[in-house]
Amino acid sequence: MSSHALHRGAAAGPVCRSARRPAARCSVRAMATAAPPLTFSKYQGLGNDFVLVDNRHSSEPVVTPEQAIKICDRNFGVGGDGVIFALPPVGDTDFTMRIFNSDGTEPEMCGNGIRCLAKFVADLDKSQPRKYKIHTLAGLIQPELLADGQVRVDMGLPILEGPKVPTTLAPTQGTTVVQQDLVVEGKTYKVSCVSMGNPHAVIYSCDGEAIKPGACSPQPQSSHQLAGIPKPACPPSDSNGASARQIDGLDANLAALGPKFERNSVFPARTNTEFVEVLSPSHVRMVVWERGAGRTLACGTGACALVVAGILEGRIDRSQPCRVDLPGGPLQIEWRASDNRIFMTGPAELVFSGALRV
Ligand SMILES: N[C@@H](CCC[C@H](N)C(=O)O)C(=O)O
Repeated sequence: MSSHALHRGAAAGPVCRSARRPAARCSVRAMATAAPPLTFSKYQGLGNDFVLVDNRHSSEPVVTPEQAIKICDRNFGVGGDGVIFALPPVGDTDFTMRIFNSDGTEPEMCGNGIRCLAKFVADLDKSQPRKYKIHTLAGLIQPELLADGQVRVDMGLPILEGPKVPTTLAPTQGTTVVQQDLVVEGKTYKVSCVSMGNPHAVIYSCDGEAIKPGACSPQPQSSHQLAGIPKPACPPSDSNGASARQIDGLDANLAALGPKFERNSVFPARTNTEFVEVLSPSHVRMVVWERGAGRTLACGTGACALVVAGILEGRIDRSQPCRVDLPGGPLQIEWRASDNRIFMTGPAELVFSGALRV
């Protein structure tokens, strides 16, 4: 599906920017000198949605962090979890990826985003399924477009040394933080810390109980607590559009709990946080609170991090790929024993294309 529209309103800003003169009364000459509209395409990977910009003509993003915040606004803008740029290559790569979160901050990497970016560039260049070398702030990442439409990504190596994640939590396995206690709101969470270029805090248990969802129910959420996460009313209200695709009750209360982890002082660069339930040694499900984006329907780097953490915690079997069910759908993750590289396979789809004034 593809449409072309000129978006107006707060995200785009009025065509005439004079504060004294409303856009409707701008002169024709003023409108004629306005910057040309920015063309974009919106893609989504399991409901983690991004505004993609072809920025290959310039090494600096054509959109500022402040503009990205407006573009990502779901009411006044295009709507998205971030704005992603395809920039000129660095070294022996095909191109560079940069991304601004919906709060305007710049993360090092985005797993769902890089699948979307590979599809975006392939669509722009009308190229056949192929493998790309993409330079990111997290190093070289290599997505490959598969014949079935899925994208398989060589995500590189996880970073396990606590200070490099970064976290100030004390290591428990060599230099790695695995199942370390962290008290949040009076509950003790067992936290494992993994970086996929960006930081992740992975939680499989709280107060001695495995993270487990209750069935989504129309009851008020106050009477029911499982592993520290209250059961939701059904559907829970949420400002990020995630309510329709929630997994049972795992993501209830996420909007209150997530920021307590994201901005906890033990994570000096803030953190993404994944709450995970083990269904079998090769099948888990999760909900995520993302740094800089809040509750999202999927997090590719998070899915990789939680599989690494699950293996380190002895919960996931490393000898086979693991299915990770995210609120937006499943990803397949493999942490290859032969060379420690992580591979992520999942979808990426065009939603629509458009143009806006920034
Ligand atoms: N949704 C992404 C992660 C995006 C970056 C994250 N919010 C951060 O700040 O680290 C993914 O799919 O990995």
